[in-house]
Order: sequence, then structure tokens, then C-alpha cells
Amino acid sequence: MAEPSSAALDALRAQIDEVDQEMLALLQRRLKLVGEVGTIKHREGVPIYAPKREASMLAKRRAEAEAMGVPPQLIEDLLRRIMRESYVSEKDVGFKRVHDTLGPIVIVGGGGKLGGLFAQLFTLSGYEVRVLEQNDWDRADALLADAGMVVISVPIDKTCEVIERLPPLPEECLLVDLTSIKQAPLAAMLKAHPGPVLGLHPMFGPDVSSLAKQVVVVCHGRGEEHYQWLLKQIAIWGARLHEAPASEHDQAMQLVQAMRHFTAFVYGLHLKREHADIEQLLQFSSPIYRLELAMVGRLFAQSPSLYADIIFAQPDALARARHYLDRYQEALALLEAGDKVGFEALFDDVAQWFGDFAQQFRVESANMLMAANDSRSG
Ligand SMILES: NC(=O)c1ccc[n+]([C@@H]2O[C@H](COP(=O)([O-])OP(=O)(O)OC[C@H]3O[C@@H](n4cnc5c(N)ncnc54)[C@H](O)[C@@H]3O)[C@@H](O)[C@H]2O)c1
Ligand SMILES: O=C(O)C(=O)C[C@]1(C(=O)O)C=C[C@@H](O)C=C1
Repeated sequence: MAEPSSAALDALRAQIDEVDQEMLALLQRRLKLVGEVGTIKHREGVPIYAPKREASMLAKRRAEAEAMGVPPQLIEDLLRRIMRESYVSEKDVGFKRVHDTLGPIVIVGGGGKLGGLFAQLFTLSGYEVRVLEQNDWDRADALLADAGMVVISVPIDKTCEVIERLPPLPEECLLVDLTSIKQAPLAAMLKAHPGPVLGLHPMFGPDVSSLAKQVVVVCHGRGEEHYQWLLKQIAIWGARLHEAPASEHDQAMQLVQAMRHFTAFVYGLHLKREHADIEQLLQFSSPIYRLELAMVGRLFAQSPSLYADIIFAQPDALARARHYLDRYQEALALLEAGDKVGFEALFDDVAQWFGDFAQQFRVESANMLMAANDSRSG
């Protein structure tokens, strides 16, 4: 059905079209300026993400918006979205190469998703990148003979055996892994190679458009002075580095990844077994439920082995899952007993434990939900 219209409405809509076209021209001008910034950053090795500049710019624009009677959050939302575009366009210009004399970088598993992303980033930064894939082991000696750095990016359950399979590397060669767990790969690398060793865990998937604002966990291995350049290189790509001992990383990952993926998996399984009709659920869904469904559904668009590996590779994941079941049963018992008062008391107890974070998460999620709702059409 055609949307209602009138002459008065049409006249105003024509003016709105003009304003939008002006915005388009302004965006074009801004993108061009950002392109020039990208060229300078590439030349001078300045990180693409400039948090202080962003914070001061947003604060000024918010104040100006307020003075003009424009909602400050509107300009902040627009600018944040526009800056996301800046990260991508600045990335495409390429990055300064921090280590001028490094030998070739060999990415073991470089034909895969994450290895492929890092191959692209190192290539954009001017390094020679070689890929060592499953069928390349007969020429591994030749590929690795003059390597300046070897990056391991193979499935988690293959990582240690692949590290053990490496021939002796050049003494100065840096050995790095990108595995989602850190203790076992780091120990295997330290054993296999007497030279510099570093454990990294990129806390993002291969579908990110740029590394701006993404986190890379750094677990030190050996010979820190030999890999400062790499940490600087990753910072130039825009990522934030978070240093942590491998054991602390693996503990945190049990909740951040293993348990989260496990509970999302169980929720997906439950929907299937309950014969839920996804089309119908979407018709009834609030923005938050749609977001939740999207978070669960996206798991099943990815490789089962990646998630199985993350969950099964965590030594304590089973104990965590059992604890979770205990808590589910504890809450279920309240439901079975019709104990609403007990439920509310438990709710309060958890709310107090969340403390100020509860309010912070409420504000954060409200913005996310509005953005998710904006992206809907129809
Ligand atoms: N994908 C992610 O979201 C993500 C995020 C963070 C960390 N990681 C880590 O990155 C690593 C790779 O994950 P991915 O998602 O890129 O997996 P992937 O399956 O896409 O890639 C793995 C690659 O390793 C290759 N490979 C397998 N066995 C090999 C062998 N013996 N020798 C050489 N190559 C071999 C495969 O052919 C494939 O190309 C894993 O350790 C994972 O924990 C992945
Ligand atoms: O000013 C910069 O350094 C830019 O790269 C430009 C810009 C922007 O689009 O305004 C983009 C990314 C930075 O994080 C900050 C600002």
C-alpha cells in the first residue's frame, strides 16, 4: 500500500531531500580528508584509532549540539558511525612497516580465516608473507629457512602437534601463536624453539572490517625485546593490547568464551527441540530478543569445530558447565515451589553483586538496542 502523502508533506520532503544531499556532500568531503589523514598516518606510523582525539572531538560536538538545540546523542551516534568508516578507509591505505629488516613471515594455517586476516594485515604493512598449509610440509624447510617470524594459526586441537612438527627455526626467528587458549601452545612453543616466543589471542573473529578498538591479549613468552616491534605494529593497526599471564587468560576464557558458547549452543538446541518457529518468533520479538536470537543464531553460521575446540580445549570447562547446571536447578527449584519471594531475594542478591555495572550495562545495552532497531527495515 502506498504511504499517505499531501502537497504540504511533499514540499517539506523535498527540502529534507535537499538537506540529506547536503549531508552527503559533506560526508564525501569528510571521507576525502580522512583519506589524506590515512596517508599521513601510513607514512608516519600513527595508529588508525586515536581515542583521545575522538573523546575530545565528541565532547566538543556534543556541547555545540546542545547549544544548537540538537540532541547531543544524535551527533555522537552519527560521528561514531562515520568514524567506523574512517577506520576502514585508513586501513585500505596500508600501514607503516615497523620492522624494516625482518625476514619473511610464515603463517602456518595462513589459508584459514584468522591466519588469512593476519596475512592481509602483514601484507598491507609491507612484509613478505608466506603461507604454510596442511599439504606444504614437504617444503617446510625451504619455507622456514630464512623466516623472521612464524605465526601459528591452525585449529586449536592441532596447535601443539604442529608446533612440535616445526623444523629448527633460525635462532633469531620470533615464534608466535594466535590460538584461543594460551597455556598449552605457549608451553609447546617455549619447548620447541629456544629463541623469542610470544602468545597472542586476538579477541575478535575474521569478519572485522578493521582492528580499530579490538583487543589482542598478549601473553609474554621469551625475549620481549625481540617482539616489541610486533606489539607496536598491532597498535598501529588500531588494536588495544591487554597483557595477561596465560593462566589468567585461560581462566577468563572459560567464562568469556567456553561457557558463553556452551550456553548459546544449549539455547539453540532447546529452540530446535521445542520446534520453535523462528519466523514466528521474529514477528513477536522485542529488539532485545531479536538481538539475543541473533547472537545465538550467528553461532550456528560458523564452524562447529572452532566452537567444539574452544569448549573442549578448556580443562575446567566441564566443571564450569556442571556448576551452571547446579545454578539452573537451584533457580528451577524456586520455580517448581512457586517461591516468588525466594526468586526475588536471589535476584536482589545477584543485582547487588553486579553493583554499578548493572546500571552501566543498562545504558550501554539501551544504545545497542536502539542501533539494532535502527538497522531493521519493514
Ligand atoms: N576464527 C576466529 O574467530 C578466531 C578468533 C581468535 C582466535 N582464533 C584462533 O585462530 C586459529 C585458527 O582459527 P581459524 O578460525 O582461522 O580456523 P580455520 O579452520 O579457518 O583455519 C585453520 C587453518 O589451518 C590449516 N591447517 C590445519 N592443519 C594444519 C597443519 N597440520 N599444518 C598447516 N596448516 C594446517 C587449515 O587448512 C586452515 O587453513 C585457532 O587457533 C583459533 O583458536 C580464531
Ligand atoms: O583524527 C584522526 O586521527 C583520524 O584518523 C580521523 C578520525 C575521524 O574520522 O575523525 C578517525 C579515526 C580516529 O580514531 C580519530 C578521528
